[in-house]
Amino acid sequence: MSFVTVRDLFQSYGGRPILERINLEVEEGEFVSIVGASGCGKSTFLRLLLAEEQPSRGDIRIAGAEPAREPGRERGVVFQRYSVFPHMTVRENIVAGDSFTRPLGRFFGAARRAALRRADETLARIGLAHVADAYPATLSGGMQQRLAIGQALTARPRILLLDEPFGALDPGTRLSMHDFLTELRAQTGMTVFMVTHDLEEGFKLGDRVIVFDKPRWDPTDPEAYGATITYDFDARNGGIPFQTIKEETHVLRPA
Ligand SMILES: Nc1ncnc2c1ncn2[C@@H]1O[C@H](COP(=O)(O)OP(=O)(O)OP(=O)(O)O)[C@@H](O)[C@H]1O
Repeated sequence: MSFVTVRDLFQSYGGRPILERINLEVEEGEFVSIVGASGCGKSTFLRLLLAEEQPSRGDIRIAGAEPAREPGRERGVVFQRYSVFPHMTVRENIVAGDSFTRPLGRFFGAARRAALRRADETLARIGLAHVADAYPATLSGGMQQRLAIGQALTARPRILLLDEPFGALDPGTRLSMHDFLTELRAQTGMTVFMVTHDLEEGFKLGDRVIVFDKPRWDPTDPEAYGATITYDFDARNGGIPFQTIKEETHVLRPA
């Protein structure tokens, strides 16, 4: 069985379909880029993987079980504008990421010393050891986003969920973040889901690029149908489609 299995997933809000019949199998360690038009439900799909909300129909299995409601051990998450805690230093932010996984959310005594040691290891890995005692506001956008990723990684999650993580960065910083993420992934063997608006980024970083789109389209009522996965490209070998367009996509959408 695959590591992440999504079967016949539907999600509607107030009777309005957003996602329809999503089926997906992802192996552990795969990097899946998700692209699609604005508003087609990509972030909704990530929230479902996080179990922040429950699907209208269908199910998700991670390592054979339903995703746990609290993130941490299994899934880490980073958004485009992630608010790291401004009143905490870089090191304290990493410790806070670690403490999300604890029932009381705090470390004391020996546990705190161990958490600080783990934080320093993470800071070395993400190249922020030299600013451990600085506050986030004094860091560049790229450094803040590395901190956000470091915070998500402190619990050593098996899955990293990224929602346009580099969208707010300038092109140069974005490229160095690509290298950073590629290295982290090689070190950790994590499974990654990354929503991006940048197709080139999706193909460069992903093993697969999945496209969310509406295969059914009613010009008189554009919101009548939800989106599904219409393409699943193998991005490892230059982007050759390995699952061609799905069942209903013979219904053409007007240009
Ligand atoms: N909790 C909610 N209640 C009602 N509608 C919602 C809710 N969450 C999302 N939506 C709607 O669902 C649709 C899909 O939103 P979502 O944010 O998943 O799209 P997206 O593909 O990530 O968009 P973008 O690329 O612009 O970030 C949008 O029309 C949004 O307004």
